[in-house]
Amino acid sequence: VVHIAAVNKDRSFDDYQRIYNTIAEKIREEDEYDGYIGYGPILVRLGWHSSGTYDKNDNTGGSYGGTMRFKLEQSDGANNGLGNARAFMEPILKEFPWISHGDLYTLGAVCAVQELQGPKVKWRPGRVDMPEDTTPKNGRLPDAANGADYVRNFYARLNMNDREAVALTGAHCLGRTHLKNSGFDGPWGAASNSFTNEFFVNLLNEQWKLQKNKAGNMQYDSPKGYMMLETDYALVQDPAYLKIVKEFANNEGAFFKEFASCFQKLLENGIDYPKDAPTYVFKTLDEQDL
Ligand code: HEM
Ligand SMILES: CCN(CC)c1nc(N)c2ccccc2n1
Repeated sequence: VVHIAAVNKDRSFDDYQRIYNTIAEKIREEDEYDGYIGYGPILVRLGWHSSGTYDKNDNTGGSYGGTMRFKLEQSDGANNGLGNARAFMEPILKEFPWISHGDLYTLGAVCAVQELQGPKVKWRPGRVDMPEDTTPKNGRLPDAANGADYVRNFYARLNMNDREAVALTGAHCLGRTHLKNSGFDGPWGAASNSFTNEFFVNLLNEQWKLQKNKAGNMQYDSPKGYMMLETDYALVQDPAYLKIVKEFANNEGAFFKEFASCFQKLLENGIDYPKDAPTYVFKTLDEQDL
């Protein structure tokens, strides 16, 4: 499968910055969502799950075709709860009908990372909505009840190495798990709507106890009410991963630099960009004094 980015000559940086600002202002306005966590984290998850179906072996899946708009992909249990993020995006699609779903969902994820004080993430337009029959089969997204070998193997399918795998999982500094969505619970209390290296600091500094949660699933819990999925905790069980966790826990800048590059790579997996395709770095609302 080959997906060539279709550069829309009628649209400029300003058009996409306008969409960015609309999303960012809506995140700021609708701050009560999910116990005042807000929409940022779930918008990051929408962009990630739109891209996480990619398979480097045949170049199928990924964000290009916007197949997350179809109920087949939405019915994958791993996507439970993302209807809230898609509903958030509906009015944006109405106001800007010229943008593809793949471009919008990935732009929303970049907007959320940046507005939650994360690193600047480069973004390129050109994804084209594809027909329903191009939707990848369910089952390509990861399952949390696994260890380090599974994690390494999963990320390899997305063409991500150990450093990229650890950095990407660092997005679990945002938001929380919801029993009704995934059967995992927590964390509690922690304000999880700013993008930091806290996930790595917690992994190293908290005491973790593996236990069955009230849905009967295994997760690691800490006395302070933090939690880790088994695939999160795998990052301190595996010596190669642990070395990177320590680096990122002690150097937030190194984490930000790696996250910025591999998140862009994740969102662009499977797409060939012509050399004249533009690359955008959006301004935050703060930088525009908005
Ligand atoms: C082995 C890989 C991964 C597994 C097994 C995994 C699993 C999960 C699970 C079970 C949840 C809870 C969903 C819910 O109950 O609402 C979750 C939430 C989340 N994940 Fe991951 N994840 C993985 C990698 C990633 C990556 C690569 C990113 C982004 C770069 C990411 C971003 C998020 C965010 C932001 C949330 C919070 C969403 C919210 O608060 O609604 N995850 N993840
Ligand atoms: C770093 C602790 N937090 C957020 C305060 C956290 N920890 C996690 N382990 C986590 C796992 C999946 C989704 C969100 C998550 N959030």
